Order: sequence, then C-alpha cells, then structure tokens
Amino acid sequence: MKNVYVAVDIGASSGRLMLAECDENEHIKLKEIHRFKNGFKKNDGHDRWNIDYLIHEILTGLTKVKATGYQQVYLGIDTWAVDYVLVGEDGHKLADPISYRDNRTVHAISDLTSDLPKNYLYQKTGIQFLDFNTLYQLYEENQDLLGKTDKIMMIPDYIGYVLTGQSVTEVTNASTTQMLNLRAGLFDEDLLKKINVHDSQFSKLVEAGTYLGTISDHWMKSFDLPATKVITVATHDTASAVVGTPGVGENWAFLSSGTWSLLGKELNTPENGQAAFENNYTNEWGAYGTYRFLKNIMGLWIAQCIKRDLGNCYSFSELASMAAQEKPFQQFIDINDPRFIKPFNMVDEIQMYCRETHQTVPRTPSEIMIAVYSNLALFYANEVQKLDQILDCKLTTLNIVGGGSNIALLNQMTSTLAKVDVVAGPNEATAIGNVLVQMISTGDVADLKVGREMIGQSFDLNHFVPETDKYSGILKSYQDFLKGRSKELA
Ligand SMILES: Nc1ncnc2c1ncn2[C@@H]1O[C@H](COP(=O)(O)OP(=O)(O)OP(=O)(O)O)[C@@H](O)[C@H]1O
Ligand SMILES: C[C@H](O)[C@H](O)[C@@H](O)C(=O)CO
Ligand SMILES: [Mg+2]
Repeated sequence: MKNVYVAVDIGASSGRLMLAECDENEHIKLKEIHRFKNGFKKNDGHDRWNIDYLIHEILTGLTKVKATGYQQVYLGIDTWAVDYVLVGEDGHKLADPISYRDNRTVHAISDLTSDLPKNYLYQKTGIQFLDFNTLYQLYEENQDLLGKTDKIMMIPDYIGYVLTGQSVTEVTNASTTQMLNLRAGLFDEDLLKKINVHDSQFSKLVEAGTYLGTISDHWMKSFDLPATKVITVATHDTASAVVGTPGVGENWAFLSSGTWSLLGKELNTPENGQAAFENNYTNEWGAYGTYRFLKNIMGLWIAQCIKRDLGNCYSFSELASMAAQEKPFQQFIDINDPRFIKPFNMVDEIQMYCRETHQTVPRTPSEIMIAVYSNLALFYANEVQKLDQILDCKLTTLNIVGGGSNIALLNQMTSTLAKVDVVAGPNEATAIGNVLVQMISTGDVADLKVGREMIGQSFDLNHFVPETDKYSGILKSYQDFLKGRSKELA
C-alpha cells in the first residue's frame, strides 16, 4: 500500500494541512485538507500566538484526513522561525509564546552587543542581525519564567512534543536563534551564558528527516485520527520552502515570497565573510547539510496590513489586478525600513514616508499597491545584484515560490529589473518541501535532487523573462535613493 503524507505548514498569516501521495508516474499529488488563519494578539502585556488553537486546528485537520478514508499517514510540521515556548518541569507550557513582532526586543541588539562585537557574533553564527532573533528574545525574557523553564522549544518542536510526547530541537529552525556555533554545530556556550540559559534547557539537536514518534494515545482517544507517524522535517518553514523549490536554472537563487520575502541561494558551505556581514546576509541551516544564504525582506506582510487597513474589502488577487492598472515606480520606498515592521496603520505609514521624502503620495488602493509591488521588485533586484557580488557569481534564474509567486505583475517586474529569468511556483512549496523530506526519510524518494525533478514535473511553473530596455536606469536611481536614506538616518 502506498504511503500517504501530511504536511502541517503554519506561516505567520495562515496554516494548512496538505495531503500528498505519489502517483504511478512518480508525480506528487497535493490536496489541501484544512486551512486556518494564524496571527498574534495582545495578551498579558505582549503580542502572543495562540498555540493551543493551532494544535486544535491540526487535530481538526487530521480528523478530516481520517474522514476522507486514510487509516495511516506520515506527518511533518513546519512553522515560522525564531519564536519558542517555555516548558516547565511538569511538561506543560509556562505561557503562550510571544510573537517576534512584539516590541520587547527593540533595543536588544544594541544592549547585548555593547560588550560583544557584532562581527565577532557574526563570525560565530553567520546569522543576520534581526532584533527578534531568539537570542535577543531570551535576553529580554522574563527571568523568573526562564528560571522555571525545563525546556525551551521552538514552535514546531513544541507542537511535535505536544502531539507525540517526544522533544527534539531541529537544526534548520535552531539556526534562526543566532545561538548555534557554525564551526561546532552546537549551541554556543558563551552565548548561552550571556542570556542565562543552560544547554540542558534545549532538547537534543536533530537533522531534518529524523523520525519523532507516533501521536500519543491521549489524542487518539480524544479525536478520530488516522494512525500517524511524525517525522521531524525541515521545521523552519523557509527551510521547507527551499527544499520544495524546483531549482530551475543553471545558476538559480530562491525567493520564498509570503509574509516575509526570503531571497537567497542554497550553499554547501556557509558564507560569513565581511561582505556578507556588511550586507546582513544570513546562513540559516538547511536540510541535508546545506546552508540557506539569504536575507529577510519585509515582504507581503505589507500587503497583508494594507488589506486589513482597507477593511478587508478586497482579496489579494483583486488588489494585484488593481495595481496592474497603475503606473509603477512613482515613488521610492525602503521597504526594509523598521517602521514597516508593525505600524499602527500601514497605509498611513506608507503615505507619511512618501510625504517625509518629498515624493508623490499614493492615495487610492491601486496607487498604494503598485507602490508596494514596485518597491518590492526594486528591492529584490538590488539584492540579486548583491548576491552576485558577495558570492562572486552570475545568477541566471530566480525561483519564486510561496503565495507571492501568484503575482504575475511582481514576477515580471522582478525579472526585468534584476535581468534574470523568473520561474514562479509552486505556491505551496513549503508544504511540498515538508512532504519531500518525509518521502526521502521513508525511502519513497531517493534524494533531494530526484525530489526537485519530481516537483518540476508535478506542478505548473510560470516563466518570465526580462523585458529588455524597459525601466532602464530605474534600479540605479533606487540604489542612489537607498544610499541617500541610509546617510540621512545614520
Ligand atoms: N492570487 C494572489 N494575488 C496576490 N497576492 C497573493 C495571491 N495569493 C497569495 N498572495 C500573497 O501571498 C501571501 C501569502 O503567502 P503564503 O501563503 O506563502 O504565506 P503564509 O504561508 O500564509 O505565511 P508565511 O509567509 O508566514 O509562511 C498573501 O499575504 C498575499 O499577499
Ligand atoms: C521571523 C523569521 O525571520 C520568519 O519566520 C521567516 O524566517 C519566515 O520563516 C517567514 O515565513
Ligand atoms: Mg508559508
């Protein structure tokens, strides 16, 4: 009997259970079984995720799998990065996890690096400086709570623990903490000491593809579930997205385009030299001993906030169609400006930014959306150039995956500005990468290379090529604008 696989993929904006099987042509057949909203809410003084709700949604999705007639499945869990749950001696969570968008870490990098030089920290870890990395969250953590903590579990590891009773720390997500020592391949003792955390407060580090256990009887008695074997996949959703990237092109890079845009290249050895440090690139660990050399770009979080600020009157595809009616590049915006991390109102913030920089202020929903897409495309193109310089290579193709791969206008602008081919899709690359690690772990698929070939044959990919001589000079003007802004804000 053929194996059946379930991917639990929970991003910052939404979660889903996807069911996957291989058909007689070795094509991966993917079916959405259950989708649910995600998001943080203010609770007990901080922005927190509702982890119990997420676990309940997973169990609800699994009952739908059983109701569809599947008696036994494999399952993998991937979620967003850096956030964690504190678990007490009694094995239960001490509090709901705080979101990385909470304000508590806004000064953490300067505080923690006052006597720990940034380039020394970067040499040790190779991880980009984002003030919400786990290192800074734990530095700012409630010390009383930390003192009562038996285990610190990353979100997907915690979910696996609640479902199976087994606790591990999977490396792709552990690397986003900025606490793993690149050379040793372990948590860095000096950094743990710096934040009053002990090595024993983390469960053992495991690679993606490690068998975790079966869903415990407690849940089997409470829900009508299929017999479920849990495999620890590449539990950082971006790591799964990279596994699920078809990898089309002679010299390809990836852009995992969702709440965040993660633009980078899969490497076999880390790149933590001076140029990478100065451009704040990261070496998150990937599956199968690879490194995800990438940068966090603000991404479609901005679109999500605009959609909310407009009262959710428009779908994302309607907003994209409206944007296509407008002229692009009417204003330049540094979309990675920290002011866009969590403004009270994104529409107001973008309009204020344009006023402050003496530019045309976008007014209508379509003007605002074309401003966002134009500047995302410009930012992407600028980073593709930086990747070429840092890695001393010439990228030929950008594989765009995730929800953002649905935006043809953005794909085309990116291809033209970056002067690379764009291969867009699959939009559910994260879930596909999740199940692919499971399939490799059971032996159904030989390895990552074969798996990526299967992805290319199983899912529709859309191709975009640069429109020559269009928008010439605009990228250089944008780069000058960014240089001017960084001087102004220095
Ligand atoms: N048809 C579409 N037209 C325009 N935008 C779209 C479309 N489909 C998805 N998107 C964009 O993709 C985003 C969601 O991407 P995705 O589903 O990859 O995110 P997620 O997995 O829910 O969250 P995370 O990025 O945290 O993993 C939406 O916020 C929206 O901006
Ligand atoms: C906060 C992290 O940078 C974020 O989770 C990103 O890595 C990601 O996983 C987006 O889906
Ligand atoms: Mg996602």
